[in-house]
Amino acid sequence: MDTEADLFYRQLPKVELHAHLNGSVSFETMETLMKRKPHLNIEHSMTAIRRGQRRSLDECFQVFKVIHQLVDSEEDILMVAKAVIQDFAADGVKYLELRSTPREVTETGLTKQRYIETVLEAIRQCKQEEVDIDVRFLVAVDRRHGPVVAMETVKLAEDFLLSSDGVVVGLDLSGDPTVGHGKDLLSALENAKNCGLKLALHLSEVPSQRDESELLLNLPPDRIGHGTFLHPEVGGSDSLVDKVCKQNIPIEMCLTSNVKGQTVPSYDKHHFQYWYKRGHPCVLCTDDKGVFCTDLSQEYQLAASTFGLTREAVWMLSQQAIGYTFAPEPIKQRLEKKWAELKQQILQKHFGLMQTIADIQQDHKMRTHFDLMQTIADIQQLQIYSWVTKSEAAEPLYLISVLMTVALVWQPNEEFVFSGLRVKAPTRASRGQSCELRQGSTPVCLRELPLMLLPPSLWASQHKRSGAPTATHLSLMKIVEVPPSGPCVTGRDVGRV
Ligand SMILES: CC(C)=CCNc1ncnc2c1ncn2[C@@H]1O[C@H](COP(=O)(O)O)[C@@H](O)[C@H]1O
Repeated sequence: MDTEADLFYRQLPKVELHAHLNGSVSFETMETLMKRKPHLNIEHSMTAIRRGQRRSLDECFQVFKVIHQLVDSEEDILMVAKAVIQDFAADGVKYLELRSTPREVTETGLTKQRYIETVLEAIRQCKQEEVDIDVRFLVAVDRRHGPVVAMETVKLAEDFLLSSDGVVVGLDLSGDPTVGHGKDLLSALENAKNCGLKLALHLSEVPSQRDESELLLNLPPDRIGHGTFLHPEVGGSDSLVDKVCKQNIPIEMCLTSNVKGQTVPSYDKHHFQYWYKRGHPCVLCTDDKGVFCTDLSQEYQLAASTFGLTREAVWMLSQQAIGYTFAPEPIKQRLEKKWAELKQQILQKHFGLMQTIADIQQDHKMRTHFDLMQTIADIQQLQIYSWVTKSEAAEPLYLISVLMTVALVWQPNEEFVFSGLRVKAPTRASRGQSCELRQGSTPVCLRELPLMLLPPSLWASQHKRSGAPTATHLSLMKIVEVPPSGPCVTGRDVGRV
């Protein structure tokens, strides 16, 4: 069963900017392809790297060769592209930049031109069928195929940039990073840039690419794929980091892909941490969701749990990605609007949780309290702070109930940090019992606390008082210190002092 967290990450509107078409094919679509071509004797273990499994980079690239055998005609490409777009939409992705390497297959009559046209047809059909997602396309250059093919691919991409009504927006450089050198592809990439194609380049995916990255960063690219080995501690250099920072180039981060492909030893060692902490533009992506058995919701959830991101921070992360898309300005504005609308809805849904506060009091599992605290703390931290500082702007709606939840969990008199507020627990607090919580000088009982969930207007009528609850009511849980800079965001938001 889905947990509340699963639901939140799925509902979170997301932007996917690094997804290779043939790496993104789901288990179900793969099944259909395998049935279509039983003579190939391809099994799922050959097309996907399951949970807990790791492969070498070379083994990962072998997987694509297998998938390419299954997807080798216009019919396959149409089916696969449509299914991939629908999968992303079902996962809450509202804007997708799909990338793929045009291929020709003599046996099926597939040409590179038709390859791209077919992907564009899939995008068109999804739009016509009102799939709730905006899809753009990046034409991919496979570095293994060398400079001549790269130049031809750029030409093709340029033609589609002009004729696809804004769907083709850029060029991707990908393929086995241990093969070839970027200097041989520089002219093709320069041509692409000059004709208005945006550049999303796989850069420093392996340690041996330092010189190549130095060179390609001079273009400069509009986004970086992976950038795993840019930092000097892992074989990159200060100069690389400086260039990326000075030019503020967003980095596409693919956690599961990097861990399963063993370029990063574990999730907690992922370079996302370094760049994110620096405040550098980062966007979470799936890379090859089919091959690595993941989806974008899972990647956000993983990043949040590994690096202690609050829900508010997660929201910001997904929203900021809008700015890193290659979409024209009006589309970006439309997406911003969508995010603003959905934020309202999703917040309300989470606030709705608090209406069941009585149920929570019945619940004996401490875990529930923690989950609830996390949810509320993430969403409400700004409001909590502004209430404490008596700002008119925020509704005090949930603070007391949150604190009550804390009261149920913490020991009497214990001090803890809650959303950056140093708080002292009440002398005695236990489920459903009258306790020594005080509202001003009047003792209150926990059962009364849900009343304080009310917005100021109702509070006034219920309590026959005017105005919103003030800081006095916080004496329920003594606030020892409010940081002047606002709530600090710590790992899980709630921690012991
Ligand atoms: C192997 C591994 C850890 C993969 C993750 N990192 C990647 N690095 C470079 N190129 C990639 C990666 N994943 C997919 N690709 C490229 O995308 C292709 C598959 O998608 P498509 O056929 O272009 O639609 C692969 O053949 C490869 O050229």
